[in-house]
Amino acid sequence: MAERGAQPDPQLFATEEVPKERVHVLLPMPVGDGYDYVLTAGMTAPPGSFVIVPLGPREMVGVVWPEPTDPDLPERKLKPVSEVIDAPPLSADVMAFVDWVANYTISPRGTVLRLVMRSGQQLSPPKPQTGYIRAEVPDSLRMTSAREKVLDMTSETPLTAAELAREAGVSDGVVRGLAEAGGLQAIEIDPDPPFGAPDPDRKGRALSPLQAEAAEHLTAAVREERYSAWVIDGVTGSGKTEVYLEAIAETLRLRPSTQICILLPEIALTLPFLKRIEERFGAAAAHWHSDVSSAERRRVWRRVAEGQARLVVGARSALFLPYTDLALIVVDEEHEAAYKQHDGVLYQGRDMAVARGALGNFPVLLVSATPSLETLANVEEGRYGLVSLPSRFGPATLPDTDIVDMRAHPPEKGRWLSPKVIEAVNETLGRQEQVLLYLNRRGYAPVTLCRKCGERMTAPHSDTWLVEHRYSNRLVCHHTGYSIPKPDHCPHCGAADSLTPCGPGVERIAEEAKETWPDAKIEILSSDMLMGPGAAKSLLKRMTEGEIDILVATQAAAKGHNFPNLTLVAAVDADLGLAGGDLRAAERTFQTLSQVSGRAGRAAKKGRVLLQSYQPENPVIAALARGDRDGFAEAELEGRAALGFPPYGRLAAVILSGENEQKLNEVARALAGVVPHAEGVEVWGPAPAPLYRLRGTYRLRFLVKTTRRVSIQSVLDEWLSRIKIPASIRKTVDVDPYTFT
Ligand SMILES: Nc1ncnc2c1ncn2[C@@H]1O[C@H](COP(=O)(O)OP(=O)(O)OP(=O)(O)O)[C@@H](O)[C@H]1O
Ligand SMILES: [Zn+2]
Repeated sequence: MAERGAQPDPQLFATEEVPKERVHVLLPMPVGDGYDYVLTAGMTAPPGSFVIVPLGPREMVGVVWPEPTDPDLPERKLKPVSEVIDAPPLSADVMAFVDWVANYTISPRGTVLRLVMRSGQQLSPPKPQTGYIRAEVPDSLRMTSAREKVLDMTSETPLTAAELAREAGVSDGVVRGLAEAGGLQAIEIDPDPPFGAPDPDRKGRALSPLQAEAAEHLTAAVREERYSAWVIDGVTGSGKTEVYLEAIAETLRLRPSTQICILLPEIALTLPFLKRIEERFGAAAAHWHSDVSSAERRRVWRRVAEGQARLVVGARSALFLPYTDLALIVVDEEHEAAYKQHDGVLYQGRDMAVARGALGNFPVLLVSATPSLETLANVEEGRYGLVSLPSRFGPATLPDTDIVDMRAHPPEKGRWLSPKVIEAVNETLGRQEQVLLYLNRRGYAPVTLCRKCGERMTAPHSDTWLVEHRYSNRLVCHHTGYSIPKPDHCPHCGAADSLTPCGPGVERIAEEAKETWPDAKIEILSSDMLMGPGAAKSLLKRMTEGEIDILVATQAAAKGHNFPNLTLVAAVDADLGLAGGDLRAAERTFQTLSQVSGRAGRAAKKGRVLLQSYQPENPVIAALARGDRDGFAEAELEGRAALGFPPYGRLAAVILSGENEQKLNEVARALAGVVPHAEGVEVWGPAPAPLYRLRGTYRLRFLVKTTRRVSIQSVLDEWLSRIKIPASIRKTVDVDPYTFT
């Protein structure tokens, strides 16, 4: 410090002696854990600010993270922040969430931050656009037929030159020329128009007493303004959605700044849901998932970051939007495996939603007719509250379910529908009602064999089967996406016309149905039949309006749809999901078949469900026939508890993969040599993953199981750090795995 009497120049004093403010900046990349930088004079960058910083030869956008900088680093070693971006900073909640997810999933924080930041392009200010409306046309204006066409297309909503030109079928030049001549008035268009303000006090539907009671529990939870988790457990068609719309309304009433995130497991469900939101609140919700255009995603991101968009409907990735005042999350169809992310950061959206609520201190609602066993266990242990809707709304009742014992009533040779089902379909069609034939298998046949040499068709360098699709006349691999036109000679032995489809897919069932009911209108609904959301929408509309007699469908039809005239659902192969060593096989089969069954008889007419099964005594099939969900769940939970499986234990998978099989085996053996031996920890493997060979890569798997008292993350961290894994071997850690392929 300078001595007093010397009267130093205060300016000099300030710049020379006061150390520059340091910030820790997290970067959206998988390596490193962020770096310290200094702010230059005049810069302010509170935690959460987006900044541009130098990184080696490049510049990168990162976020000022709320954590201490390293005091031992000398200032001269620190690079200055290049720029503070003019965008709202991330909230403390969002940053805490990034840290939490990274920790839980054992992912680098930078990779999780990337889920929040996306490409970062949305951070630069939008390019203003010019739109045109019709002007007071001056007398001097020279009219041409092209100009006239443009004027015909104008309205009160400004359109860009390109849009006007397209609509009028003329060149952009005509539009510009007309504008210059004074025939059009230019207006600046907001490229990211704000979302309408939702009105919670618009009248919703009148709730039944049961629904009103359920809604009251939830609105009370919302008014507490603190974390709680609730399960809305209601049979299909009970009005769970109506009930949670009330909780959303109450959240909107809390403050003008509150935001609500509603997660749906499937893109196909979002469109009808958006319509329902708009009807209820008089404003469209922001819509977020991978199929939304990049311009729209940019708009949603920015409007959410400003706190302007209050209602967001989307896929699991909507959890990572930069909310400013998130106050409620709804996870609809919470039991859906689709909430699990399968690449990059391997997170379970439902579980992360609950964590987000706890970090942000607001309620989370989990909604399902068949809650996951994890969720049921959480209710039983008092961590989640429960709201039940045990009966359907209005006159509708739950359908009767019967098993068709395929051993007693087999189909004709080369066919798949039992005479029992054919009879029921005849009756239903006779009453002018609709039928759903459910089979969760896309394509024509799941396996294609050569009759001559017995060769099973697989994708190249993979253990995956090729599935015949007649609709496109191709053989397709559903795992790798590989596809070829169906060959007319066996690629293995060269025999002509020897390739034979084995087993049924929806296309084959539709073929059988067309032969059996030649006069019926029959269509297929399966994710690969739909050319896009438009085609899906039109098919669902035709089904809703009763224009289709028999819908042959995969899981795509199982969820959320209301087909009022559908009274018969027949599962072609109810046993399908039961085989295989998957932990959740029974649970998932029960859930999907309940969901599909739930499509029958949703309006005034009584529904009926038939389950074709070769193992009617199987507990899953038997429980479905009894309509005994709770009995099933109890038995299944007991089984899981006895084995220490989730939800009563923790599970993680470690998958090693590489092209060099020998090297892979060496690494796996080395890891196996240092497995942790601690109480409450078990490690199985290495074992070949069920799909051992995929696209020329070999895959070995370890499974780690711990008790709930053990932090599985610490166990994995410690174990995996004991061996240096060479770059040629890829290591994937999946905490709470859902697929065991
Ligand atoms: N209070 C109500 N007034 C009028 N219609 C209602 C009411 N409650 C539910 N419905 C109607 O009943 C049907 C089922 O309701 P909703 O979709 O909310 O049920 P859900 O429990 O979410 O169904 P699912 O789980 O099968 O998708 C819908 O068509 C809905 O409009
Ligand atoms: Zn052959």
